[in-house]
Amino acid sequence: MTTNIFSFSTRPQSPLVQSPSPMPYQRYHAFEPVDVPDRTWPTKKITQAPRWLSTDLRDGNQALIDPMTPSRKRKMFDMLVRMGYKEIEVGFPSASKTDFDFVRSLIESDAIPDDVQISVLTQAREDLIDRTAQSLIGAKRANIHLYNATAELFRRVVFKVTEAECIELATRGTELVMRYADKYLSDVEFGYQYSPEIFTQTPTDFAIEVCNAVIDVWQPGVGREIILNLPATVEMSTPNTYADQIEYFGRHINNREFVAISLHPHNDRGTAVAATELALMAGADRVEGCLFGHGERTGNVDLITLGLNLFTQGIDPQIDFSDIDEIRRTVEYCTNLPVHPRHPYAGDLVFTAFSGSHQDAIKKGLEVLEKTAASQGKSLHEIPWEAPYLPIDPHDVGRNYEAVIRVNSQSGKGGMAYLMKSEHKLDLPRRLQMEFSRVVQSHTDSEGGEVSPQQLWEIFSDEYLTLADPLNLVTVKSVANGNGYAITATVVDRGETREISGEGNGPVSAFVDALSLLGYHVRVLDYTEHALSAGGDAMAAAYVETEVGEGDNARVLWGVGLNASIVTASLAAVVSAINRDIRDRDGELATAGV
Ligand SMILES: CC(=O)SCCNC(=O)CCNC(=O)[C@H](O)C(C)(C)COP(=O)(O)OP(=O)(O)OC[C@H]1O[C@@H](n2cnc3c(N)ncnc32)[C@H](O)[C@@H]1OP(=O)(O)O
Ligand SMILES: CC(C)C(=O)C(=O)O
Repeated sequence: MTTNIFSFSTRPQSPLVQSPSPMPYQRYHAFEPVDVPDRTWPTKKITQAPRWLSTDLRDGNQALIDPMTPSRKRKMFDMLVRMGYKEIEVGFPSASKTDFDFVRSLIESDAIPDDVQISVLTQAREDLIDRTAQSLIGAKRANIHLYNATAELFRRVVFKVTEAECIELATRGTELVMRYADKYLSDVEFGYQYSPEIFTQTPTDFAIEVCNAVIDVWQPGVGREIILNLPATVEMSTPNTYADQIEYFGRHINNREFVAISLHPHNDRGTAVAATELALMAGADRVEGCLFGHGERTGNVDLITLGLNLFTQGIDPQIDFSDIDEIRRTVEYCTNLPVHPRHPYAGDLVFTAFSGSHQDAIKKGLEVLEKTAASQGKSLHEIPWEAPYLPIDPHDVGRNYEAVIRVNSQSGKGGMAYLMKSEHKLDLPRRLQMEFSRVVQSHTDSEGGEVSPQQLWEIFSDEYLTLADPLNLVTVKSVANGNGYAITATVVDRGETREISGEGNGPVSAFVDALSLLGYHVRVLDYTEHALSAGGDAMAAAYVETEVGEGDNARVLWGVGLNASIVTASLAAVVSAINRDIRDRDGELATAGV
């Protein structure tokens, strides 16, 4: 007996046995793919951008709850042009006066740049084709896009036509397009596109037969291409089957050199982007889709994701996505539909890490990039991008690092330290990060939700900077004294103003010496300082790790001081540690009811 190493039966048995589903899956049957045993696409690579067509104003618009008003359509059109789309389907002019008038307004107001070709869709019906051609009078370049359904289900149920009658509908429609283009559009650089609708559900050999018949009518040649658009009108199978269909189609279609094979994937299974990418590997030349995947039902393939996927591979998408927020705002305005916060590359949350280990890795990654850039005398945005958890530099799509790290109960010291540094210029030493992170954690555990940079500052400040009881540093005078320092400080201790003096090998140890006169026993374990900003009025930050108390009673904790004088900042840090210690001890006593 031979064993198939890929069969499920060879999988290790889990002790957890899944139960049969109550879902009526027997009502469905598997998609029947075309057989392409010698397929070549799996080893191909995408090395350049395809031709793009945006159908936001047609397939996107026809699926909206509130179709776009003329002014919103115009706003969308202008943005598509600015982004660099050269082929734009602008509507279905025979469907309504609104659509017809919109096409006319684009042409009459000279809104279409010379290097942009507009396209309009029509059914294969003479009255509709006539009106469609009329809508394009005066355009510099334009394309009529004709479709009819070729799938067996549609022939049987919707059109009630045989295969021969279906082919006749397509060829007759093509003849009519040519006739009305001759009649109205002799001055237009005219192009033709044909779609065997529901291509994926049509036996591929029959789709090829219909398209070859259409080719025979159109007679493509040099300077007279035909676009054959192969829609996954409803996505019904895994992406590899679409790729197989496209490779097979490309091998068998006549006049391949004058045919632009175009993809028009929908996203019913959620795999339109993958299907498009595999179908490009299989030889397609052109892709139709919508920004953010708008369009019928689950949408057309998303042009933003496709374009930026190329970008991440070092391939020029030939579309400008450098202000993704502006693109998103415009699309949201025009479609009246929100973009999901996790939408690839553009959602509000896609460059944000809440979880501790992600934040830690991002923080380290950005620090390395900054150092590398500085060593080359460049900015971070000029060197090759490589950062944990961030597939692209948010800056490249016009986003900043502000929202890269956000703090909540899932966060760790790395994220919190990143925000303290990037937002508040405090570069906390590692063990202080660990201590402060526990303070923040207890806040998020009790309050829940996110901690904004402002709230983080308030928590930090309440914890380390504003405690003034029982000890408050009022003034300090330090003088170098031989090999060491002598210090005189005025403090308020438990409400009483006291003048204290001490000596040591530095101002901090001299102050610690002075404090012992008041009964505060402090040992400094670690000390760091840094300036917060450059210039004469620079503030300094000082961090001390201290052991406060004596013997078994001693505790290790940090104190922080901020002051224009580095000496005052460092002494304030010692006071901060003492006050925190006493606050905690008093709190423990109170909890114990003492
Ligand atoms: C997959 C896609 O997205 S295809 C594009 C779909 N977009 C749209 O439909 C939006 C614009 N459409 C419309 O406004 C309308 O459908 C119109 C104005 C074009 C036509 O409206 P109506 O004349 O009322 O016809 P209706 O839309 O109901 O079409 C059904 C008829 O057209 C036929 N038909 C449908 N598609 C086609 C086609 N591509 N070619 C020829 N005939 C077609 C149907 O078989 C049916 O014929 P029947 O009436 O003899 O049964
Ligand atoms: C008209 C065709 C291309 C279409 O929109 C589809 O099949 O989804």
